[in-house]
Amino acid sequence: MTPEKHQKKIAVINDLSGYGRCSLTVVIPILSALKIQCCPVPTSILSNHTGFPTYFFDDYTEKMPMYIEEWKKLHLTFDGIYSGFLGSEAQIQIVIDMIKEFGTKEGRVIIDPIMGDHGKAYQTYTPQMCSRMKELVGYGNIVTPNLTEACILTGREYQKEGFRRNELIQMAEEIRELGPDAVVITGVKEGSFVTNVVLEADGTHHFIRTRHVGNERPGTGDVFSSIIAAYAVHGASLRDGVRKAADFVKECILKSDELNVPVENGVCFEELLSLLIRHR
Ligand SMILES: Nc1ncnc2c1ncn2[C@@H]1O[C@H](COP(=O)(O)OP(=O)(O)O)[C@@H](O)[C@H]1O
Ligand SMILES: Cc1ncc(COP(=O)(O)O)c(C=O)c1O
Repeated sequence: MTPEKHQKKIAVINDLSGYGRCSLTVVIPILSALKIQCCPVPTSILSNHTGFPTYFFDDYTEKMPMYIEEWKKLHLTFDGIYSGFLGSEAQIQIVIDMIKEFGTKEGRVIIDPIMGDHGKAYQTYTPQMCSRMKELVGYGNIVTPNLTEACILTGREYQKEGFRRNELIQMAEEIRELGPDAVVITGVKEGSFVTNVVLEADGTHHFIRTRHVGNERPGTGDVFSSIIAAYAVHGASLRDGVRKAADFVKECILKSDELNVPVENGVCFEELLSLLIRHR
């Protein structure tokens, strides 16, 4: 059989929230715009994300092994594995097992260790889950914690703006000691800027700054990490991926404010997908 002229594929382990633009409803279109086939493994199904006053939530943990088992029978292969919001310790183990089963030397593993924000772990995140997450992070090629998650992973007290740059590098290095090749600490406020602290596989570091704009909105982390995952799988440099992701999120927030999109509805990235369209 003639081999498929290779279009890239990423297996994405994340929840499906029907309303509010986050997780899979963000990841699928962004990977598609970047010419990547998105292959979702749903961790849970929600009517809408948890930032709304009410929601329906259906945990998919028990079904995930059966779902993945079929992929094994079909001998599917992926160029990347990307994990996002995980709702239980069992799901963290399922992702580790998936990486062992489907991971390859050439494939990229991107872990967004979603555990908390604004200095606090999410209520659903038990100390056991935080410690299992440290293990999962060790399987990543690239990990993208926000500042809160970087503090949890390195056992530091959270400070909104107090960390000096050398301490931020130190944090990224401590995360790298858990096993990943490269680390991006996102959402570091520096005056009127937001900085991404990038520690590359070769040990070099960069601070990629963007003007801080508008309101905090749900789903920006998913937009950001999806672009990082796509760029990594395409073989682009991490620096280019971070620059593109940071610029795109900023533009999405500006557009959402311009169109008066309610904050809980996330960012109206659909308006700007053309900025991502990748030409070969
Ligand atoms: N208000 C903002 N203005 C400009 N860029 C932003 C803003 N919010 C997020 N970003 C960009 O998106 C990235 C990811 O956002 P962040 O809030 O850290 O993600 P998470 O949702 O995982 O906490 C940031 O590092 C930054 O580059
Ligand atoms: C179930 C679920 N997944 C994903 C998200 C989005 O997370 P983030 O803002 O970190 O991208 C939310 C936000 O409320 C959520 O409730």
